[in-house]
Amino acid sequence: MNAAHLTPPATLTNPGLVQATIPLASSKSESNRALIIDALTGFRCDLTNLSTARDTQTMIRLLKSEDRNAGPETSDVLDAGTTMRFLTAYFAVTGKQKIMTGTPRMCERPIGILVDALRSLGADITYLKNEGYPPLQLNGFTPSATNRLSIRGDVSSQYISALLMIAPMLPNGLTLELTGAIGSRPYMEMTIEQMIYFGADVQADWEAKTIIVAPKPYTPKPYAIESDWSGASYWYSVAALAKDETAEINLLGLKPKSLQGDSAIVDIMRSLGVESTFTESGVKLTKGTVSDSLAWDFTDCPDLAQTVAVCAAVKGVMLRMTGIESLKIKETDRVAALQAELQKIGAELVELEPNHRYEVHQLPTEHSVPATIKTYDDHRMAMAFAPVVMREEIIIDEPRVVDKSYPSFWDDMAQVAKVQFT
Ligand SMILES: O=C(O)C1=C[C@@H](OP(=O)(O)O)[C@@H](O)[C@H](O)C1
Ligand SMILES: C=C(OP(=O)(O)O)C(=O)O
Repeated sequence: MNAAHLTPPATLTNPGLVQATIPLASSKSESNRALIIDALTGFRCDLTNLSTARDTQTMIRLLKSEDRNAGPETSDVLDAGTTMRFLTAYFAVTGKQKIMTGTPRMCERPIGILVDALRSLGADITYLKNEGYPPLQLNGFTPSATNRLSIRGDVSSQYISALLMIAPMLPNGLTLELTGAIGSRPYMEMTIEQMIYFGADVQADWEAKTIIVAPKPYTPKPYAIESDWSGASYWYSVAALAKDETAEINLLGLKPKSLQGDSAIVDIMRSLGVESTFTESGVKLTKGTVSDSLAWDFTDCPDLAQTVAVCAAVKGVMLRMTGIESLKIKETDRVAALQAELQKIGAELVELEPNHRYEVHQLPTEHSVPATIKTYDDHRMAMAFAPVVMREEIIIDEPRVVDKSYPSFWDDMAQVAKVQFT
């Protein structure tokens, strides 16, 4: 993103013995929810271990600037999806006049489903360029009588999380009926768990696809954010690809019972040869047994798809993937980005059934080393390909893209390989 284009690539070489203790970034998803709920209590919660991720720092900055309200101020969320969706709902329901915008890519990521829902609840919102996409202008809020909405569950769960978090402030609460398939459900469950922790009354019936939120304000409370399981996934890949059979990586601040659906990496990586043992301080990764093939549905954990695709490709484990449709509307079209970049490390991602079933496998041909991986303004492209260094030298373009979710990623990576920015 922007400044990242000016930075030199990261060249990764010399993997050594893998004995590392990784502090990890804390979860930007949990942080951004806690920040919205805190704002709705009048900033009276004591939040600790907030993420250093740019997405969270942007949320903090934009929430702080909210009270200088002389005419529509511009809130530029950069490339942060949750920040865009959660703040749009928060500023709308609190009646703020704001222009919501972001990077050119953010202005290609759809938001119409959320805007339609907020309009039904009483928000006055206008599109400043293209219908259904940022930039938007929020012009105020007059609560409507609506307290029941139908909303698609198969585009982005962030719209639903955004609506749920503001629902306790609506005069009649809110009942959401989810239509179609439901993607990223653990992220909605995380939202609901955090809301309940802060005193909200929420009933979810996943069979009936209905979530009911009562009109009951949040109670301010202290809250400590857990480390980020999505960020942890890259260390699982390092452990899986390490040639050192005595490899041991301690990931700090993770819990076995997590609000984060990306803790599914524990089960996925068991097939790719990584054992997890929970300790007092987090989780210890050691080498285990590798399966020949792996089939996984990423509907609940789309952010793990790139990590697992690259890891399986390098290990030569045949990977069948479903549930990766939403990858096309994230920081970049992640399916296209993986297809282009996996080729460079001698593998391919093939679409077996349009927009539904995919396979990753190694190619019989040699590839040139080191490959230079393009990152497409996507932090997860950089971090998913970095563990390849455990098998061969690799160069990652625009390495500062990692700042979006895990700014200390390269410092942590320096514990297991040589990282040079030249
Ligand atoms: O709510 C959240 O914190 C997130 C939800 C997911 O998005 P979608 O619901 O759009 O899949 C995920 O990809 C994103 O990184 C974070
Ligand atoms: C998709 C992501 O984030 P967001 O949608 O919040 O930009 C991500 O972090 O992988």
